[in-house]
Amino acid sequence: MSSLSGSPDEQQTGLAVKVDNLSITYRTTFERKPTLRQALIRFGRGQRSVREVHALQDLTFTVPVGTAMGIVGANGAGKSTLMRAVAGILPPTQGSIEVWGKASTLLALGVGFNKELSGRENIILGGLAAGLSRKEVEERADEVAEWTEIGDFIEMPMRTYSSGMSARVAFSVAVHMKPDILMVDEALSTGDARFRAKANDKMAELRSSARAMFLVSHGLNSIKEMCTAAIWLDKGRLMMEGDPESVVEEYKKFTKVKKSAATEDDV
Ligand SMILES: Nc1ncnc2c1ncn2[C@@H]1O[C@H](COP(=O)(O)OP(=O)(O)OP(=O)(O)O)[C@@H](O)[C@H]1O
Repeated sequence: MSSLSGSPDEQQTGLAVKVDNLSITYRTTFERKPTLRQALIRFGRGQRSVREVHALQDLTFTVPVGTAMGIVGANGAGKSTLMRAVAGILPPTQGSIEVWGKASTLLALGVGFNKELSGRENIILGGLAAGLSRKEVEERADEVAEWTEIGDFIEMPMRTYSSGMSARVAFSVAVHMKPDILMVDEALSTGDARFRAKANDKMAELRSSARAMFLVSHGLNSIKEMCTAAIWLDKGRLMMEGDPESVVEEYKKFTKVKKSAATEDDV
């Protein structure tokens, strides 16, 4: 386990995460469709092109222990990329990111599951991937399975699940694996109202035991209700960092969203 709980470093800094001049660039190579003239010249072969996307540009901020950090921003702003970087899935192109503890992740809900395996088998794999021992995973598997409330489906291959069912399994795995840094991506929008309330309660409980929490949501109300701090990203840049109320207000002004509750929960 990569947990550095109680390490002198963490005690000195009081930080859960430190992001320093972080930039992440995706490089995608693709085949450009040739024009007839180019096809003749190149014997029908296309031309390899590279596209670079500067998903995060020069971000610097810190997350003290005990913070519930909301991340707001339009589609493509870089929110998921930042979450992946905190989770250690994406290395920085430039700069650095330090994480004190083990980050759970609910990124791209359901991705990472083997759809041919049952929910229960995926729970076991998910636990092992989160760094728990086989014994710990087996001890917790029943509780994790039960928490999903999907009944007998838990023994069925996950390809037979609805997206809501997969999301429940993903959420349950993430919150039961004792993460130091809880990462929640859009999880609030999964499931029906009752399950959402249950998920909110679980997150509130974890918020007090985990070292820090990140919440990416287009639901600005949940950012205001659940977070103690927020950052706003736009086109990979940090536009603002501060208390959730002010960040959400500025973001709303920027996007010129009307203050109706209906739109407020879907930005
Ligand atoms: N695997 C990838 N390869 C290439 N480009 C990518 C990849 N993933 C994301 N991008 C690009 O990086 C930018 C940031 O994407 P990201 O998914 O982090 O945004 P986001 O804020 O999470 O968006 P959304 O709210 O739509 O989920 C976008 O321009 C996107 O097209």
